[in-house]
Amino acid sequence: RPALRMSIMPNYILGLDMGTTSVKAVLLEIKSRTMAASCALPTMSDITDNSAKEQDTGRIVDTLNQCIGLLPRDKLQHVSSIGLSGQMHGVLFWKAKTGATIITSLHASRDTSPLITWQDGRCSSDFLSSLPKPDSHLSVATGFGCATIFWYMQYRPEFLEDFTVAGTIQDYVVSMLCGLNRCMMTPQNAASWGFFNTSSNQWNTDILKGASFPLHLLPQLGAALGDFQCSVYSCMSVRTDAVLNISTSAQLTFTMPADFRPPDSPQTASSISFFPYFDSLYLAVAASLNGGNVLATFVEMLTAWMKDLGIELSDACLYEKLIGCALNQETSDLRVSPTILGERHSPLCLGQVTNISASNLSLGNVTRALCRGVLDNITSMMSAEYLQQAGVNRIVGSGSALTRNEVLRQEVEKAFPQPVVYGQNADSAVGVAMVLCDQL
Ligand SMILES: Nc1ncnc2c1ncn2[C@@H]1O[C@H](COP(=O)(O)OP(=O)(O)O)[C@@H](O)[C@H]1O
Ligand SMILES: O=C(CO)[C@@H](O)[C@H](O)[C@H](O)[C@H](O)COP(=O)(O)O
Repeated sequence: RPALRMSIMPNYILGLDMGTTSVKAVLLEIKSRTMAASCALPTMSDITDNSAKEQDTGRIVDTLNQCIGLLPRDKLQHVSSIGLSGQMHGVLFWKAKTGATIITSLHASRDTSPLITWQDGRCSSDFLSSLPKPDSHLSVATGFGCATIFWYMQYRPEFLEDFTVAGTIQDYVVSMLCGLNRCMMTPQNAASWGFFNTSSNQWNTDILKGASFPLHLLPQLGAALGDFQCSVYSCMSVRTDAVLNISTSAQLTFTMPADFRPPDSPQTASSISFFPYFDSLYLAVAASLNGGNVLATFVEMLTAWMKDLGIELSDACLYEKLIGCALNQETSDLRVSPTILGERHSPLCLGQVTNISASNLSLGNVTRALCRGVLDNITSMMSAEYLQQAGVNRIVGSGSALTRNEVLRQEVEKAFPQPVVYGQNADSAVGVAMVLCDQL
């Protein structure tokens, strides 16, 4: 009775999220819309740690393979669709294959560039202001795909000659899975590259052509979603919720009313931007470049100092100790402004530590002040009063930097007068699977 067996077999959606620090894979059971299995693995793919932020594409893809391989095989055999989301803004390049040589397995080919991530800091303010003005409400910042392509055109044109296709890392995975010889991209990711108009859903081809931009590298519109929109989808249940997601980066966001349309031109100095969501809705977002990565940098710094001192401790152990020390230090008068990557609206305003005294230098003090600094920074970009005026009456916390760090959660609860709840299993991999599930 194979047919009957098939009909009572539960079907799953495989949700995949290509994050900046880790790759996540979840199996969502369609009928109950609940998570049946999940796996997250760090990609450990960072190649450079200067202003060029690049990641090894092969390592990312290998980690994705491992992650899927750790999900239960019997359930994987009953996957009916796959949803993809991932880190936005970034870009990688590859050579299109044709006919029988199309790559259909999950292995990055040698004709693929590293991923240049959203953390890339090579486009200076002077360089960005030399670019044509986009026909979009979103301004172009360093780390945005089109800005990166312009940078290569100017400083390393020979690099681009090797490639015929470009996309985000999640678009690359879609191309591999579907054996495409072009790149398909959704408006969510296209908006994050710059030079894309979200009202007409079209690239600014005339403007880009006028600046001799390699138009053949612009993806067609289609497939993978943004991790930001998907993480919101996984945990925003009512329109009066705001979502605070802290993973490598951090975003504080809420849904704009249905009739909201973004302004015609970019508001470069504003810390709030409007990103396309679903069903023609927009999300107002304070997208901070300084989230969990600030803590990760602190851990890296301590590891390097300890190595110089002849001591070794694993990252996991360091996080545990730092969080433990800061839990015993409820407040600190040390002030840390943690904007080590600057912010898009204020790229030159880097981090600062102030009010240092002889009595506030313990690890507990510094970690507490760092966590508070992350919250102070994001609420300086979108304040609790602003949220209140927009009708927000609850904050939903998501993202693994928050889930794994009680000190950060305590600081979230202090930063907002609104009640804070935490999304269960809330992340982009779950969100993208839910988006597909709700379309069935
Ligand atoms: N052992 C740990 N304990 C607490 N927090 C951690 C630990 N390891 C990593 N983190 C935090 O999680 C962040 C990465 O979260 P993750 O969800 O993997 O990012 P992404 O979705 O961007 O790939 C790091 O920047 C760091 O702040
Ligand atoms: O910058 C924005 C939106 O402008 C971010 O919200 C967006 O999620 C980007 O993809 C991230 O910066 C990368 O996400 P993550 O890896 O930190 O989860």
